[in-house]
Amino acid sequence: MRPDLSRVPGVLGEIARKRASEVAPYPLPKPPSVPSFKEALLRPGLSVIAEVKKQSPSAGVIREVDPVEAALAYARGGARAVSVLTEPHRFGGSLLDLKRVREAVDLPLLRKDFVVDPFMLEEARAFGASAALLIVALLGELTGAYLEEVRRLGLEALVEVHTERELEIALEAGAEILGINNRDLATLHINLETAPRLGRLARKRGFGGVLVAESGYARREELKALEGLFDAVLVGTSLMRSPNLEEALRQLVG
Ligand SMILES: O=C(O)c1ccccc1NCC(=O)[C@H](O)[C@H](O)COP(=O)(O)O
Repeated sequence: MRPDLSRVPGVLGEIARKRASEVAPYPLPKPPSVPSFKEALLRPGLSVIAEVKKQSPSAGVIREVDPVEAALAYARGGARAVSVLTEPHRFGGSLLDLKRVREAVDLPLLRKDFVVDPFMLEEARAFGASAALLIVALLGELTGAYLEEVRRLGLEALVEVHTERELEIALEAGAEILGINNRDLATLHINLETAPRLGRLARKRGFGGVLVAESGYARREELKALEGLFDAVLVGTSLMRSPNLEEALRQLVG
């Protein structure tokens, strides 16, 4: 059950094909009990998913940081969940980062990686994630099958879209937590109009689940503009660039 990655363009295709070449099943430890991702995002007010992001294709090296220290600062600053990048080549992440953060903070964790094989979902569960990212641009019509595997494993999924077609696929697949990425993952271009435009469309199509706006957020007024439509926002780079992660998150949330 692997998506055809041969035609996925740009940076996204390059990263995903590399990750697909590395998946190697191995015996997994028993999953820890983890807090609910969805419940955390539905708490009153706009919830922040704060991302531990050391580097990225668009920003290069962002911050040399211990993921545990970053996650603890995010927890003190009011994050409702923490996104932990586990992609090693372009983001400097690892499953060990996820495991160490799980042992340090009592918040729901999102495994942020380029899931291109069901075994990566078992890894997410075994290393302590509450949820895993499913990128519709990678999985396409397999999104529904991957969602079934997520549920079989007792995980939750953030199903990520960037276009109307991807939104249709996500809704048809039964996504309960829908992420709308302002960033085109193939070209890295960011347009902050994408999330509100597709968020309104999702609600118009009857989507009653959790809406998450992703990428490009740096100022409190940008988050205020999301209130009323979005339940949560995912922020990485602007926080990781701040001298004090806890203070930066408090200022962002207001
Ligand atoms: O961030 C990148 O450069 C990137 C490149 C290719 C694929 C994915 C990428 N980022 C993943 C994300 O969507 C962001 O890490 C996340 O939404 C946070 O965005 P930001 O606050 O802009 O760091």
